Amino acid sequence: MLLRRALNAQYVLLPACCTVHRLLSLKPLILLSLETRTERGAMTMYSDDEGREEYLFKIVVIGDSAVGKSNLLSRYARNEFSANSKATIGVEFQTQSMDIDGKEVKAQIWDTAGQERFRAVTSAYYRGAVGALVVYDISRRMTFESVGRWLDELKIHSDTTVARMLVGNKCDLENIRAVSVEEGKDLAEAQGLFFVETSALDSTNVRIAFEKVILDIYNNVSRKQLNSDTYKDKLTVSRVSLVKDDDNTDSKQSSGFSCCSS
Ligand SMILES: Nc1nc2c(ncn2[C@@H]2O[C@H](COP(=O)(O)OP(=O)(O)OP(=O)(O)O)[C@@H](O)[C@H]2O)c(=O)[nH]1
Repeated sequence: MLLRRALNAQYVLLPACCTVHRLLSLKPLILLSLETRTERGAMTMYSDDEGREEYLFKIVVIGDSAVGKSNLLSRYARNEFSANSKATIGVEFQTQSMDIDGKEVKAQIWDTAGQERFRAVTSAYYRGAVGALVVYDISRRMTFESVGRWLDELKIHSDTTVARMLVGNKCDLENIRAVSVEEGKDLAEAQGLFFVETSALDSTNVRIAFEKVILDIYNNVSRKQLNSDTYKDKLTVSRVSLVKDDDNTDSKQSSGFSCCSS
């Protein structure tokens, strides 16, 4: 219950370097007292009042500035999109719940600034993460070329078992596409990532992008539990279907690849 209460607690941190004027023109920042909470919170299994198993997974969203990280999260968590969203400063997070195998799975999804100068402490952002969405903008090649750097940073600050999804966002901008679907797929395959193209603007594949990662983490945890004596008799893992977007569902999703265009 302590953990549940902690989840709802959010704290504000304003980087000392920012002037009031600058702050007024930027996205509101929510930073949490992450230290102990996320270290213990990520991939934690606990029981609710009825003894039902629950899980908490920390997932981070990374990528260059303005690729659409904040809008992907707001589309997934609140079905909201902002055409004029400002650069993030610091960190914000949302918690989303899913029911898998009758268990409550909570994903605490963290979004930080793509711009180095607006980011909070990098190691704290990654600490305890068990999943990551690495986002680029399909209409800006430079953001695709930065993916390697983001993957390196992820590698330095987190466990190698982190579930990773490469996300080519803004696939509604087909007319100014600068990165092909094939290039996205190839990079994902080479790096052992899932891949999906999304549009936070029109909702294409947004739900799939987050829930594929959540499901992968859950399946990994379940496998570990099945292999341990403690859980051998307790857990029966059945196949779980991804919750599909209302429209724009792509049949290729089962392979881990899902794109706006073929
Ligand atoms: N056309 C289109 N525009 C998008 C999409 N997603 C985000 N945008 C726009 O891209 C701009 C940047 O979006 P953000 O969500 O703020 O990007 P971010 O990656 O969080 O940026 P930082 O906070 O600077 O790291 C905004 O003007 C959004 O409206 C999308 O899927 N399609």
